[in-house]
Amino acid sequence: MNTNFNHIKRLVIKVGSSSITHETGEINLEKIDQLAWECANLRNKGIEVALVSSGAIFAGAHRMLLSEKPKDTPRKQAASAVGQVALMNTYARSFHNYNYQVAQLLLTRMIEENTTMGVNVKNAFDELFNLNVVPIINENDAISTLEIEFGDNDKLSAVVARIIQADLLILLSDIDGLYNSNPKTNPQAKRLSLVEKVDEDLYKMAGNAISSAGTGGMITKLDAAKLCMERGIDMVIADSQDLSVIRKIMDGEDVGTLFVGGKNAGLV
Ligand SMILES: Nc1ncnc2c1ncn2[C@@H]1O[C@H](COP(=O)(O)OP(=O)(O)O)[C@@H](O)[C@H]1O
Ligand SMILES: N[C@@H](CCC(=O)OP(=O)(O)O)C(=O)O
Repeated sequence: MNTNFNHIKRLVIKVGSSSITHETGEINLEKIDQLAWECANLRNKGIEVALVSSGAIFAGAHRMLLSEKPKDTPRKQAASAVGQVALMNTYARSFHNYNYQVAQLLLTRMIEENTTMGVNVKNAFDELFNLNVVPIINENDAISTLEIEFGDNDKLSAVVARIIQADLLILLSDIDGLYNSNPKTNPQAKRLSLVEKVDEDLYKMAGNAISSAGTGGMITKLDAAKLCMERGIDMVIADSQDLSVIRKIMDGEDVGTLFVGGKNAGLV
């Protein structure tokens, strides 16, 4: 793969629930701290980074002493509202260690359908970037129940990337990319390193999530890829296990699956 991300000025990184929480439901402090370090280091290099973080429902369920992730929507909403506070406190502390303030933006996909909302949120992002603040985004689960039913921070992160005109979206998951079938159930599955078109055949390869924390699986990630590619934005799905993967992606290494939408089109 001969990719080049030297042109990147604005980057959105999305991290899934399973990547920042332990199996116990507790927040994984090490992961949050590494993520803060990676984002702060990118920001120090002059790259504007927005972080979309899932995990509120899972973390909240644990804090409310529920034995498993809630299934009904009002309980998911309650868990999200509780967990979001814990998540943001943890992020704020970690980013503070690296001299960055964070901002919380709880959004819905309405920001793309409603022009006024879209302009407002773009202005807010621009100003946060001007002020050197790292925006941290999650779905507003209290009002966007359709999205939590399907678990859709993947698409929300693509919508954010479109609104703020990012150059690249990185989806960090518990798997190192899109495979030709679900590797959690098929050990023979092969990783696709590059995708230039998201079509029906690709959707046939994608399945749902297996972990108790994750929700959207690969289908919502393909939806996100389509939204990005339509606007000339590159997207990468990569494994959050070792967060130095972010630097490897920026260096053009063949890690994860690259969906070519932007300046890399034709280069690969
Ligand atoms: N073709 C596929 N390639 C890779 N992963 C797949 C595929 N089909 C289904 N999956 C599942 O998607 C999961 C990742 O989605 P999800 O758990 O929602 O992640 P996240 O919480 O990071 O958003 C993988 O762990 C895997 O079980
Ligand atoms: N807003 C929800 C995120 C739902 C979601 O998209 O989860 P995931 O599939 O782990 O990215 C939460 O914070 O729990």
